[in-house]
Amino acid sequence: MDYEDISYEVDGPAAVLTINRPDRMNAFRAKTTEELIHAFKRAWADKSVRGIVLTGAGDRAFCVGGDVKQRAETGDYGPTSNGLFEGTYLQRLIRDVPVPVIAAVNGIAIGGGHVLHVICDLSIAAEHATFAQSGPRVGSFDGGFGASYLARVVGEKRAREIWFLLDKYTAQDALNWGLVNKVVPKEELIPAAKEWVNTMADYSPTALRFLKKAFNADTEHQAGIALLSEVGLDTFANSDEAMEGARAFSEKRKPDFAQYL
Ligand SMILES: CC(C)(COP(=O)(O)OP(=O)(O)OC[C@H]1O[C@@H](n2cnc3c(N)ncnc32)[C@H](O)[C@@H]1OP(=O)(O)O)[C@@H](O)C(=O)NCCC(=O)NCCSC(=O)CCC(=O)c1ccccc1C(=O)O
Repeated sequence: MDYEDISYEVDGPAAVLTINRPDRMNAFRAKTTEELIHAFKRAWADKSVRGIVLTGAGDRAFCVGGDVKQRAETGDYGPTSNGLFEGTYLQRLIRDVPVPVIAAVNGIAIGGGHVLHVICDLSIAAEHATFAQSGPRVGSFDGGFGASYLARVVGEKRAREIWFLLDKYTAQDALNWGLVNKVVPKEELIPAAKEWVNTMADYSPTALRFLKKAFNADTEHQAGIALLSEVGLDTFANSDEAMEGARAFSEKRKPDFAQYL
């Protein structure tokens, strides 16, 4: 597969997947998720790959979630080769791929982009990175891993605060809450993530694989909730209420949700 929205490179034991849509702050459309799914499977199949680094192009954004402008224009995230938008499946795959996945958060991680880093096994952030959810502002939500797994990571009160207030948090906040593992200057981000892969490449691959599955097993019921949430979001996404959020973002105005009480 030729990639248009991402890049893929292997450097020693590390596969680096970069979301490459800087003009949209690395927002994902359906094609982006299709390419990420292909790249994660490619890294899975490559026995020389001992860890995967997920990052975004440039230093402004890691990923700003779904492409809201595309949604405002067409009501969906655009075409793919099989016709499906597989956002939930991408989350699933990040958990299933049997090597550790490290999010190298090189700028803002918001919405579905924030959820991507939350799901990764480890997160390392550049000092200027920021973190937020935004769904209720743009007519979206993630009731799956984005809610319950986030709560596992930062605790119930903090997760509810993140989703209900939609504030933006600093890399230092994220470190204090255990939302990221480490904060580094931006020029050290990718080297530091690759260094972690190099470290893990010296360890037993089977032991690491078992450990990843063991950690996942404890929260595996959340995958069922994620599928339930996906159906809910599909139903909600094209409602007037949800489209008001997407259109308001696109038109750079405050959404008017009062009419949907
Ligand atoms: C990211 C911001 C906070 C940045 O703000 P600021 O620095 O002031 O810059 P802006 O001028 O706002 O933005 C610069 C430029 O980028 C464009 N842009 C920003 N975000 C997006 C986006 N998400 N989509 C498309 N384009 C975007 C912006 O319009 C500007 O373009 P110009 O041409 O220069 O005007 C701020 O921009 C912001 O808050 N962005 C929105 C973040 C957001 O709400 N993201 C979407 C959340 S909803 C979501 O992710 C759905 C998840 C999802 O789809 C999913 C996931 C997993 C499973 C299932 C699903 C599902 O089924 O839905």
